[in-house]
Amino acid sequence: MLSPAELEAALRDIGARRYHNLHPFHRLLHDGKLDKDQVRAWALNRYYYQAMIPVKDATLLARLPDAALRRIWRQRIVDHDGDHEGDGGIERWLKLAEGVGFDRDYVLSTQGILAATRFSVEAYVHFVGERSLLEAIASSLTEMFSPTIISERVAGMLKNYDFITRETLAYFDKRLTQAPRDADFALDYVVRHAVTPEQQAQALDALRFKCSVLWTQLDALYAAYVAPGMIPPDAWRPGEGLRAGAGA
Ligand SMILES: O=C(O)c1cc(C(=O)O)c2c(n1)C(=O)C(=O)c1cc(C(=O)O)[nH]c1-2
Repeated sequence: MLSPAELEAALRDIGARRYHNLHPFHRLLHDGKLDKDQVRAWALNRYYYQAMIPVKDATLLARLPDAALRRIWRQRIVDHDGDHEGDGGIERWLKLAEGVGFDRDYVLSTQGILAATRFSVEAYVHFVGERSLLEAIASSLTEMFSPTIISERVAGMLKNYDFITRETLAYFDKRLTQAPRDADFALDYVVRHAVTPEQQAQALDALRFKCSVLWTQLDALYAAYVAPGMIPPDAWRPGEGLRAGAGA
């Protein structure tokens, strides 16, 4: 049985070893080593993660037994869906995808995403619906580590790519306050509810699982668009789905 401080340290240790900031694809992305089409592939695939996060959170919300918890969790859905058309995180991600040249309807269709992206994201939604509430909430704890990667990503991409503007990356501005707020709540919940060795092991495993959800998406991007460059049949190919005049 771990003390609350030990449990938190064990969770942070998982992030230190398995969070997707360590993935070679992110290293290339942040260091300016990708070409424009490789950045486009990332933006297109990541859209699916963004679009499904509120589905995941609605799945979780439906399982919360009391109003106080639901009131807190529902904010996540509002953050992504917005309060009205043209607002919210999904819309800001669409702006990012448009900023790198995509046609909005092509992105919305998700037809060009990698099957592995779809499988990873769906695995996350299923996990949250099927596992215990503790595991479902613990699986969101990767957000403890996201402010660091976001700061690094925004600085790196602005510095290294002439086709990236601050406006294109506006999605990340709000995440810098939203993610710590969400992660603080989830961490507090997990530490207070993981009160047996089994529950603590489940919480740690849920975070490992979620790190894999993020990692496998980048594995797939790397294999398709970096090396060996095996783009699966019907997945997005450079030149497809772009706005007229978006250019190479
Ligand atoms: O940019 C990133 O690297 C990153 C990572 C994560 C994460 O760690 O799961 C999220 C986000 N961004 C994000 O924007 C976001 O809305 C989000 C929601 C969640 C979640 O599990 O509920 N993770 C993340």
